[in-house]
Amino acid sequence: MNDAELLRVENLRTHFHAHDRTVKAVEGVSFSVRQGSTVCLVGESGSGKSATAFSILNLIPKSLGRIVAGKVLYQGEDLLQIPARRLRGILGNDIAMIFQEPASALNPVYTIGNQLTEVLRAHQRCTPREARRQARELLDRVGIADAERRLDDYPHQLSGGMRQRAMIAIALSCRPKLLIADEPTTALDATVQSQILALLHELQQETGMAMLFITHDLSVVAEIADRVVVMYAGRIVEEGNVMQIFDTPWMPYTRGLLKARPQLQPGRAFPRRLSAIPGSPPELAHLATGCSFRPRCSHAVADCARKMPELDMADGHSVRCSRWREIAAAAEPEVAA
Ligand SMILES: Nc1ncnc2c1ncn2[C@@H]1O[C@H](COP(=O)(O)OP(=O)(O)OP(=O)(O)O)[C@@H](O)[C@H]1O
Repeated sequence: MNDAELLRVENLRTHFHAHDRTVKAVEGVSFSVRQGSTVCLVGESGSGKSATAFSILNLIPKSLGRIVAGKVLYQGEDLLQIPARRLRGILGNDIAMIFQEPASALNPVYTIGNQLTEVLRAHQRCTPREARRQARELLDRVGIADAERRLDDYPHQLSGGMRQRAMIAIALSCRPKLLIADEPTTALDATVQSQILALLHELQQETGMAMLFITHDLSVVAEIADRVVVMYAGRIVEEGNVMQIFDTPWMPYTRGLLKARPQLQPGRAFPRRLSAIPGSPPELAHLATGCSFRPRCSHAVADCARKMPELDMADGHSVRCSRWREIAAAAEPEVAA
């Protein structure tokens, strides 16, 4: 592993079992996250983003599915192979996760203060008084007004946006080196969403934390990403730095996602939705041979049905499309706009 690399995922494969079918939710996913950087995992619903995140943390319930192959190297240690106790230690100290729905992460029977101080005390062995002071400071930090009083509130007494902030405070209380955030702002209104993104960015600048940020919202990606990993039907179909992905996307799927993004236009009250990608993502239990995006791709030719293209790489930008060179050569300028 290279020095600045904090996490490296290698050839990860995760399958779910449902009604006698095998759903290949993650198929040969590899990428890395460097210290202090933000990697965004994007793709339509069902592309395997959450399954990738849960697999990284080795949190796929055995009753639902299995990680059938791959490595998740965190500072060189494979999280899929280490003893459960060691994994719990890393997840409690170095890696934190926040989810779309804070209700599932906050315990309804404990106050926000209890939940925060418990983590702080476990990590720092400080006095209850000192833990409460730090907890108040953290709530302040995540923009919860009247933090002293809010410490004694139960999760149900907070608004959705405040619960999300409280969950972020709890996740950050152990000063993680890596934060895995799965659609953490999707359920929030646009103002709260941008406040939370700004807050995460600020904290990242302060602490040098890296982020793996899962979202289907490309405007969020444009705001925060250093690198972007695009998933389709369980596989990475394009990966590059944020400029490569937004300015010169090679994969027709990525180009489709960018074109479908609602964009604000000067003088228009409502964003204009340019064009949706036709069709819908494939059934992962019944994938045909060849490129999975082929049935929805306007560039597809007969050869695309023959076999799944490999990831092809140039200048740190990779793409899974056998026609990418022709497509890039004939690039439509409006995609970059
Ligand atoms: N417990 C499960 N049993 C069977 N299939 C599952 C299970 N969990 C996820 N899947 C399937 O795995 C695939 C990937 O799901 P995943 O939740 O990772 O997608 P996603 O990209 O995170 O989507 P979203 O943006 O909607 O969260 C989907 O086809 C989904 O139906």
